[in-house]
Amino acid sequence: MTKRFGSSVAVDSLDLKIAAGTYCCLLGPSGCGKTTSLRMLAGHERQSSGDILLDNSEVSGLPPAKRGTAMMFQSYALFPHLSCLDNVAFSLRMRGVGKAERHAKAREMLRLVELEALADRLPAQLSGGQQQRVALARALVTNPSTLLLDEPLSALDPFLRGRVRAELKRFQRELGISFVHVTHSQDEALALADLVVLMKDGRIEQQGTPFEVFDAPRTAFAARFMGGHNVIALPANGLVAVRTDRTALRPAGQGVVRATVRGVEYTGTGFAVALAGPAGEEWQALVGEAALRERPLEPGEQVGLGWDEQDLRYLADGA
Ligand SMILES: Nc1ncnc2c1ncn2[C@@H]1O[C@H](COP(=O)(O)OP(=O)(O)OP(=O)(O)O)[C@@H](O)[C@H]1O
Repeated sequence: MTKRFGSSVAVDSLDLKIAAGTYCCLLGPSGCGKTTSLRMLAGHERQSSGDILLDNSEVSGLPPAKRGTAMMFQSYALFPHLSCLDNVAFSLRMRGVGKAERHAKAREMLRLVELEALADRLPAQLSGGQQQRVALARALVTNPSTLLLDEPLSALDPFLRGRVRAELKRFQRELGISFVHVTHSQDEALALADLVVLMKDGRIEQQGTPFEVFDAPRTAFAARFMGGHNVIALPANGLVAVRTDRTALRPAGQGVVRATVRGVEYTGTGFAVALAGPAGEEWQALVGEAALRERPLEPGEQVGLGWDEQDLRYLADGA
């Protein structure tokens, strides 16, 4: 599908197949077209061209409520004057479902997210994580085959983000439905997704399992965006990527390229050594505690960088 706004192309011939029951993360920098893609799946935005098939039927002509998708909105989109139960039951009420039936279904959803005991509370009487779970229950109450989530964790503090992230994954597994989750956080995508779809300028840059996309970036953009890689121009090979945990520090004059130590940071499990290449490139090497104790490094010191040949990834835009 393609989406144009006037003369600008927000989503450019996106061609993606998501198998049923997949946790898919649309990942990429601000403005790459993630939210627009999600809104087209939901039916909140009409594509300029292309087709959207859900369970093998074309849904482009259908309104959001008839697609079999549901959108999980941020917790701050809960109605403040409605109890949790009525918030969860809301979309059933809009569909004309009777009170007894919609309350029973809403209670079932609240039980799923372990909030049944708080059904009568207002959103303001809940913690941030609990509100997020109500938002999830509200989205799931219509039995969607696909749940669409737009940055669902971004409003949470780091501790809660980790907890709610684990819960999202658990719910997706238990329900067995597809989740399409928009995020700009590579950590989030790596932790959650079965299928990572990395986007750039409205197009898919790379897709695959978290391991495939992280460990074998195809382009310099993918290597830099996923992080944990040094992108290095080698005269004989063009641009290559080497993981920072596979980049070895050797004495000056040895190794494949030379670099200057800019600083050493303790990470808790080891040290991150910041390095500058000959042309000012910013590189990094992760070094274990024992190795650094054996051979301390000082800012300004010259080192060589080396790696195993098998750890080199040749980048498509580096030839
Ligand atoms: N209603 C609109 N009218 C015009 N341009 C739009 C509209 N909505 C989005 N765009 C443009 O389309 C492009 C993609 O936007 P989109 O919101 O999909 O990106 P995103 O990847 O979700 O970014 P972010 O992470 O910042 O939310 C951007 O250049 C944006 O400015």
